[in-house]
Amino acid sequence: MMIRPRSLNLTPTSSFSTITTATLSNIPPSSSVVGPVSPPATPLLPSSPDSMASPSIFPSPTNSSRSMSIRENVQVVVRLRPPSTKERAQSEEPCWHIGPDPGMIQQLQTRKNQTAVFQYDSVVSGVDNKLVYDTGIGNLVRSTMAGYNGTVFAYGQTASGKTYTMMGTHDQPGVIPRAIDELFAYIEENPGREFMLRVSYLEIYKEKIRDLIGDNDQVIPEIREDKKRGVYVRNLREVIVTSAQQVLDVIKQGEDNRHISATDYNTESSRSHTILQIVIESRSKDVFTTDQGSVRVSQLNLIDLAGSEKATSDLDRRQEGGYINKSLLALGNVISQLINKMNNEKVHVQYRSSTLTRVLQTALSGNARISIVCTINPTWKSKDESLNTLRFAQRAKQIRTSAKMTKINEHSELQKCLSTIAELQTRMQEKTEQEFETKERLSHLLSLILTSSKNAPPTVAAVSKLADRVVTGDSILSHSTMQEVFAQCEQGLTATREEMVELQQSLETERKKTIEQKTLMKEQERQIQTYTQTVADLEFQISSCEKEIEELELKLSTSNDACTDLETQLSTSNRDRDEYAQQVEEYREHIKELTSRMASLENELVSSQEKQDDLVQVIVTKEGEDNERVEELKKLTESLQEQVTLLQEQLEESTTLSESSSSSMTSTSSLKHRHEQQQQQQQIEKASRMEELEKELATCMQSLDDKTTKSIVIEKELALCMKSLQEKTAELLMTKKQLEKEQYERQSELLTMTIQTSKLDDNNKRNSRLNIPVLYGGAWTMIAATAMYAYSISS
Ligand SMILES: Nc1ncnc2c1ncn2[C@@H]1O[C@H](COP(=O)(O)OP(=O)(O)OP(=O)(O)O)[C@@H](O)[C@H]1O
Repeated sequence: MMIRPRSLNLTPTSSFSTITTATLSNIPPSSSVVGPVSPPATPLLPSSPDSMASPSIFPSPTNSSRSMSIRENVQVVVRLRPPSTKERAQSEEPCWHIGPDPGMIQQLQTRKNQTAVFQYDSVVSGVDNKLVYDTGIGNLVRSTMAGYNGTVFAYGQTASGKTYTMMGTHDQPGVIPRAIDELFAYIEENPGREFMLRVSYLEIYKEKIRDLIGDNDQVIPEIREDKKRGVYVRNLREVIVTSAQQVLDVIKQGEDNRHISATDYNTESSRSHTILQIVIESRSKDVFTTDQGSVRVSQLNLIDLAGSEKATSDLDRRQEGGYINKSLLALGNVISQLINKMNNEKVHVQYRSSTLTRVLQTALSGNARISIVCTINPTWKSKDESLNTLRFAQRAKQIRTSAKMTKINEHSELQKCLSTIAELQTRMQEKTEQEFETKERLSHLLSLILTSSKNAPPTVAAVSKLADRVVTGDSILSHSTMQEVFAQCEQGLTATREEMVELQQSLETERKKTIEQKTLMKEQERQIQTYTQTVADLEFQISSCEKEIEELELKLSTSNDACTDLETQLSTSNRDRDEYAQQVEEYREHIKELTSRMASLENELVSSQEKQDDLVQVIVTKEGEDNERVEELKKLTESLQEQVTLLQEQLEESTTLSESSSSSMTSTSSLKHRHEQQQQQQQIEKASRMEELEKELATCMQSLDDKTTKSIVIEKELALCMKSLQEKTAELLMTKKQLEKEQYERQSELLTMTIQTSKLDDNNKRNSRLNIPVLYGGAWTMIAATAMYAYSISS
């Protein structure tokens, strides 16, 4: 579901305040409030929105101590942006509904059925910028022309339409271009006053002020405070403007210098707060008015704040976002503190908590009319940020201001300019008079020349002589004489007529010339004005240039000294570098030598380890063989023992047999004797067999003993061999470590020397343009090698 653009019937009259000398108690009570939220409304008085256009509505300038003031609450217009193409494509849900009452906006119902309702001077949606301007801003702009300070700013989440509202587009000019047109229209409508407009343009980026139309490298803008002007920014370039186009040119110049970047939320996001300041001075042209020549001074601030935002993915943008959020938070706090102060609480308003609040201090302190356009995004996604903006608007709405007309009698820029113009005009007048006199004399001379060249016209003397003759009658006035006189008179008259025609012609020519000259003079006056401005600009530039030159000269002399020092250093370092290079070469040779020695030692170590492995193999084999033999002998011994046991058993058996047979022997002695003989024979055989077996056993035992002794000897030998091998290995390892340590030390020395050489070369480079990246490369290679080597040692 999309937000349906509401057909607004916003009659500006409902929200305009009036000029009054009344005290706060005269302000009508707040209008009725719908819903749970209840901001105090601006006094709703039946004044026409265009009433400000007429200068008569403003208090007439007076020097009385009871100065006229405009007392009112801050004007708040909430603007709901239409959904963007992306939001439409993603079918994002609308979150806000405008109405049902004028100036009301409410959150669409949630599942929990809870909804927030807010009430302001007006709530608008759609693309129409004129509607926003007419609703809450035009009136304020006109009042600045009448001498009251005014501040307009756009506040809201990123991508909610602040810049769109303030600057607008080609088809929908925003607040700023509309305000500029209004200022110059006001001048046209008030021919009885003289105006002078000065424009400056600044931005606050990462808490620092930058002049968007000045040279920030030359002059640093800074915040100052004085009793008369309050808090203001010093060292800003101010341009005197005489047409709306000139202001637009200044803005164009500033926009090119402004910080704008693409963020996750807006492809052209303002990364700074920008303030367009227009100082307006005006004076009545009629010196006999009660103004008595005093000048009204006011200031109009048109501010496009940067938008509050959640953290973005880009690190730089995140950092900027941090500054932006911090300053907006400070603005919110200042507004809360101002409300508390108005409610007679003892609070300190922390204007100094951010550059933004400090710059806006004078405007926020009360002596300025304030209009705020709070912009919000239409979707649920931005609900929390929109709620924050609406709460800010709600608090801001509670601030009461009391803008006073400021009049000064001296030191105004307008007066300075006017006196310069008057001086120039006097000089021009003098010059014109001189030129006129010269022209008169010339024309007289010319007429004399023309008259003398005529064909014998009667001269004045001749005519008077003739007249004398007629009058005195010293001769007879005959008919012929009379005719002659008439003829002469006729002739004289004709000549005079001709002369008059000529004079008229030359007069006409002169008149034309005078008109042309007047036009020329006007043009010159205009040019003089332009030249004066240019001269002032140039003088400013010259003084800046002179300063620059002085600084450069100072820098030059310093750098000359530094050059001399560096040259000395260069020659020394060149010498040092050669020596170092030689040493480096030597060290490299040494390292090579050490490396080859190490390689041979490592080879030796490897071969001795191989030998050791062989010996261990031999020992293992021998041990296996011995074990096998011992096993065999054991088996043999066991079999022999078995045989011996067998024989002993046989022996015992035969003994038993002999004992049993001895009893039978008594019966048959012969048989006995034979049997005895057989037994003896058997015993002898057995004994010899036993003897043999015992001998064999003894031999076996002997050989076993021999083998055991031999294997013990071999084992001892092996142990000795192993010991000597281990000693040799340990010795080799020690030598290797020693060599490695030595090499490491040499490399460290080499590294230090290389770095020193690089440093020296770095100095040299500035003077002799030596190229040292190769050496740096060498140094870094060495560092890497050393680090790897140290790592290998430690591991
Ligand atoms: N009322 C509107 N009607 C039509 N388009 C709008 C409106 N408001 C904003 N836009 C568009 O929405 C986009 C974002 O607006 P804008 O740049 O003015 O936002 P912003 O609040 O100034 O953002 P930031 O704080 O990041 O600078 C722009 O493309 C602008 O044209």
